[in-house]
Amino acid sequence: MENGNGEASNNNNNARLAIMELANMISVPMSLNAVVRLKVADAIWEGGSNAPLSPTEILAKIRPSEGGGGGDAENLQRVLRMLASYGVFAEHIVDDGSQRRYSLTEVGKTLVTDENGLSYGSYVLQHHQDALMRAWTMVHEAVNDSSTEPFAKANGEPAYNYYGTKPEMNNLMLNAMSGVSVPFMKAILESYNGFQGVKTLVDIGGSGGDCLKMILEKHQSIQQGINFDLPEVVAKAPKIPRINHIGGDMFKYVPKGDAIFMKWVLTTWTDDECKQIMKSCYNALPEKGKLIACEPVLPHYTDDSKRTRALLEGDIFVMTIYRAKGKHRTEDEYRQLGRSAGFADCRSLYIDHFFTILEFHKL
Ligand SMILES: C[S@@+](CC[C@H](N)C(=O)[O-])C[C@H]1O[C@@H](n2cnc3c(N)ncnc32)[C@H](O)[C@@H]1O
Repeated sequence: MENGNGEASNNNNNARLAIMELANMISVPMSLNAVVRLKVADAIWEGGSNAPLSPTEILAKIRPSEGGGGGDAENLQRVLRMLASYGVFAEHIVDDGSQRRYSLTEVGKTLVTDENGLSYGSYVLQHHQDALMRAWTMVHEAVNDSSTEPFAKANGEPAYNYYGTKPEMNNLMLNAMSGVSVPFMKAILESYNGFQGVKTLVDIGGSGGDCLKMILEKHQSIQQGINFDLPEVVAKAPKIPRINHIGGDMFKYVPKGDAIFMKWVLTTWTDDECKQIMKSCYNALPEKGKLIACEPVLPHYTDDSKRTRALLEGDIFVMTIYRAKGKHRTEDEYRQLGRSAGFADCRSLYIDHFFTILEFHKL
């Protein structure tokens, strides 16, 4: 009996601890946002040295105009220490335990700005802008009334319209997409052979054209790339050899090509909107043409793995920001959408842990 009571009390203790962790979880993304704003990862990385630094040394690098001082080192340490427990920084306790120093883990290195000015930092910043934060207090509204997403309820219009009228948000969105998509494309282009034989490739919702540029660099046989996105987005896209940027609305028109690429687009939209987009793609493709979609695909079973959590958390982001009925879908749900748009079959490739490649074939 004593043993039984002890176990029950331990379970209860763990449950109270777990709910405290969950209730305070907002500290994690907001601290991540803080270290990106403060450019801590670049300061530690410093051209690849990644030498463990004390919070005071980090402050001296990120606030040089203060003469190597200024800022609160203790508070920076509190932020770094908490993020070290989430694997963003490695903590080194030195000088007989009296000093803490921090270097970057593999996760932390994703925040380092590369030679093209890209990192995952822009994605972190993009997600925590004021307009998005206003929507996060209204997640329950997506349950009460799913006809309008929390973002539109909080800000008066849908997210893409809102970004379109605010150049800073539009630019940050472009950078955020590049920062996430370039490393993904590098990884998949090493092994994915689905672009072979394609002459004209269209990228729907292609943002600044980074994905298409990388595909065309790898596959010189592709004669022409068409980067299709909203007019205000392609207006900011750089000139890229063999690529035409076309501004438009995919709900009204989709350019023709012998293959269509579409990454991280369907997820944002409702089932009916996805059917409409996929049907337009089907009509824009020739016989034997294919739609190559890269989307986060949910596993059937729920578990506490990093992959499942990243996908389920992204699902709530879509529900809150883009469409209350936009969603991360299972492979089966994508197959059904493809069938309803006329595609004969769907091949799935799990090369990346976050994005799955879904090839929809036209007979
Ligand atoms: C999540 S982003 C993905 C960008 C890019 N494919 C990538 O993976 O890096 C979705 C893209 O869809 C574009 N988009 C949204 N609504 C659109 C529309 N009605 N017509 C064309 N593009 C649209 C956005 O501007 C944005 O670039």
